[in-house]
Amino acid sequence: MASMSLVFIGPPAAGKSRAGKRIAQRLKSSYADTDKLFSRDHGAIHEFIPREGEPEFRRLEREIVAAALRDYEVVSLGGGAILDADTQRDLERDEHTVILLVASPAAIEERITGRTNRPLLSGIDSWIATYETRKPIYDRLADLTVDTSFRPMWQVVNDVRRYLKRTNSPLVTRDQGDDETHDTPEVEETAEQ
Ligand SMILES: Nc1ncnc2c1ncn2[C@@H]1O[C@H](COP(=O)(O)OP(=O)(O)OP(=O)(O)O)[C@@H](O)[C@H]1O
Ligand SMILES: O=C(O)C1=C[C@@H](O)[C@@H](O)[C@H](O)C1
Ligand SMILES: [Mg+2]
Repeated sequence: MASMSLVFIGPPAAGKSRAGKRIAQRLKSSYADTDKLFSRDHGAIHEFIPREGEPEFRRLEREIVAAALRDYEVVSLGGGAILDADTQRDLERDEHTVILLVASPAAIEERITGRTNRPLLSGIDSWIATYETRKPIYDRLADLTVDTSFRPMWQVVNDVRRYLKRTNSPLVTRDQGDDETHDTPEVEETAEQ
């Protein structure tokens, strides 16, 4: 049972999964990606939503998010998980440190071009519209906002680690290391959604 969690929120392709996994390794913490938990339990999201509809996806996603926030120290949420009112209430609680990852449309466009596994995202125009609609919620819930546009992941990781140190987060006690200075090659994550 995690007594406090570090939670990554933000629009699609902002880097929540990559950053969350990397920081959890660094902090030697347990880690969950709610999109991955969903697809493990219910099948691929890009097949589930067209078949069952978004409301059913959101209902099941909420169950997964509630359990993940209870059970894991570092959690990357699906991009739209913050739409749920109970999840918003959970994230407002002090024991959760909420990191909002954002990126510019130009950076996102480069990341999503040629991908077909994001059911609610047909291109950069729909990404911008989705982000604009959700921005007030993302901003309200965030304790720290990090822009990941055209920045290597190691810099993003360092920004978050510095914030945890500055705020005396209990999560940081196992992180005795220096700043990261390079990225390590990693397996592409997004195809598993
Ligand atoms: N800082 C970055 N620089 C370049 N590419 C990045 C960066 N961060 C993430 N990416 C790439 O962008 C894509 C999306 O990253 P990731 O899956 O971590 O985002 P996400 O916020 O979890 O997205 P989703 O909403 O789909 O879960 C991946 O292909 C990843 O390799
Ligand atoms: O932004 C969204 O609404 C979504 C983002 C993804 O992480 C998945 O949770 C799903 O594709 C929905
Ligand atoms: Mg993700």
